[in-house]
Amino acid sequence: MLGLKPLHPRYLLAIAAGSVMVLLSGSLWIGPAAEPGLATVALLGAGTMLLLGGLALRRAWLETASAKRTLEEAIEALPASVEIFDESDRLVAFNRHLLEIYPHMSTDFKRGVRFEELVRKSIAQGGVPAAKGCEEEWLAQRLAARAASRKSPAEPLLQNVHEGRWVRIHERHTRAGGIIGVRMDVSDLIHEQQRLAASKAHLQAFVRTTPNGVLTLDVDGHVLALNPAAEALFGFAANELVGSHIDLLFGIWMGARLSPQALVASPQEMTARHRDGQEMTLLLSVAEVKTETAHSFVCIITDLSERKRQEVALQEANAQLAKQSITDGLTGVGNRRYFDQLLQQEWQRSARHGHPLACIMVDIDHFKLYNDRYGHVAGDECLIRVAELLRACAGRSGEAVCRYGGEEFVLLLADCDLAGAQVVAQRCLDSIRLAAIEHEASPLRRKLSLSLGVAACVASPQGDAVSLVEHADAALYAAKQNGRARLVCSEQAA
Ligand SMILES: Nc1nc2c(ncn2[C@@H]2O[C@H](COP(=O)(O)OP(=O)(O)OP(=O)(O)O)[C@@H](O)[C@H]2O)c(=O)[nH]1
Repeated sequence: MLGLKPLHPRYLLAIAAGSVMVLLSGSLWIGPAAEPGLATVALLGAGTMLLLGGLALRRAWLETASAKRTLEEAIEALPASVEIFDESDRLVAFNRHLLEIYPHMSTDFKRGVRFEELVRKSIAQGGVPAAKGCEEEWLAQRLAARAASRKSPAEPLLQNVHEGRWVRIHERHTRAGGIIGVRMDVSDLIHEQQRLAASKAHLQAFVRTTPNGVLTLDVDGHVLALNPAAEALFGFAANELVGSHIDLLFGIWMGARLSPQALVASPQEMTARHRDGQEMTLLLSVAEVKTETAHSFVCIITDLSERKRQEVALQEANAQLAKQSITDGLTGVGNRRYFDQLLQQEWQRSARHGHPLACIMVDIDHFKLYNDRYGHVAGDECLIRVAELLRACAGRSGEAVCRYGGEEFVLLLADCDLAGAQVVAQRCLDSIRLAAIEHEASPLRRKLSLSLGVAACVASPQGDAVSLVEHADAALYAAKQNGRARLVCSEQAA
């Protein structure tokens, strides 16, 4: 596509014919005036010179043509689009890649056409999306930049052409004043950059808005960057933490200097401290990022402090609930459900170890009269008082006081035989007597008194725990029958 052609052989023939003509006419003209031999030699010499000159000219043209062909092939073989403009900015040569980049201009690339004209046509056919709506202004800037580049080499231009293709244009001025332009199709590169920019923007949006703290660390554990959630979590501004070692946040609690490599494992719960000194429980997940050019660690931090607080509160609530479910609401001692569970439990234990188990049934004497005399609320207070006294009498480990129902209580004494239970029962009687609670309606010295039935046994695996209670209850009945304010020990082993 270069614009020069070799000299055609017919021109050389014309030169030769002209030489012969000159030779003949010269000999005719000189003939009469000069010595014929000398004139003929002179003319023959001149003709020969002309002929030789023509042959040399032909060889030069042939060499030029060959050089141009080589150049043409070289330009064509280049992987980029190449165009050459002369000093008047007219197209002199170009290769087929130019047509591939601008297929809509395939008929416009002709030798001799001016650069400005080509750009105008390309703009008109939508080949320069950036120029849309400001065609003249864009063209003027492009031409000005091209002219300015004559003085100093310009930076490569990145231009979006049709169908989302991108070309990088390098233009260099030749010494003769022309311009050589090289256009490289960098669409793949630009599209990759665009994809990367999009995913980077997504990632940044996520990191900015996630409620999780995100820290990046270098291989030695120094903070490279952190997100707003991490700033809020630790109470430090990003510029205060960047460059610091993560020991500042975690290490003080670990005892040893932390290494990010050691943290790359399954998420682990760690204790850290907020700037204000408050301790936090955090879940830390660390991932290693290793590429050809980068090596760092990304830490995702979840604040578990609130969840921990809620867990503790829930545990406490559950424990409270569990306690309430086995506690008598009025007196605070164990309720009937608790007693039934405990009885089974202790019965099994007694059966296993062969240790005795004792039960004391306690009933307030003439409590109906107490209620009648002092009212139900006072009756409640009286029940609370009696429960306190009983608890004080049977408060060691293995001893339990429960409300059996109404004004009746029951004491279960693990590892305690009848004699031991009798001692406890007597302590209860004494305690109530010493408390001297007014009971004006009671025929028994006008003081509150208790009746107690005591039973004990070594449980047998086949036996029924309830039999122990029944014996204690029978003993209580006997105490009531025998005048109240006393204890009776069951004579029967359960
Ligand atoms: N204030 C109050 N009274 C209760 C409660 N539970 C049961 N009582 C009362 O306790 C009394 C029990 O009466 P009784 O079973 O006749 O027995 P008692 O009057 O103590 O006579 P003895 O047991 O034979 O000495 C009833 O009046 C019930 O109303 C309670 O939670 N609070």
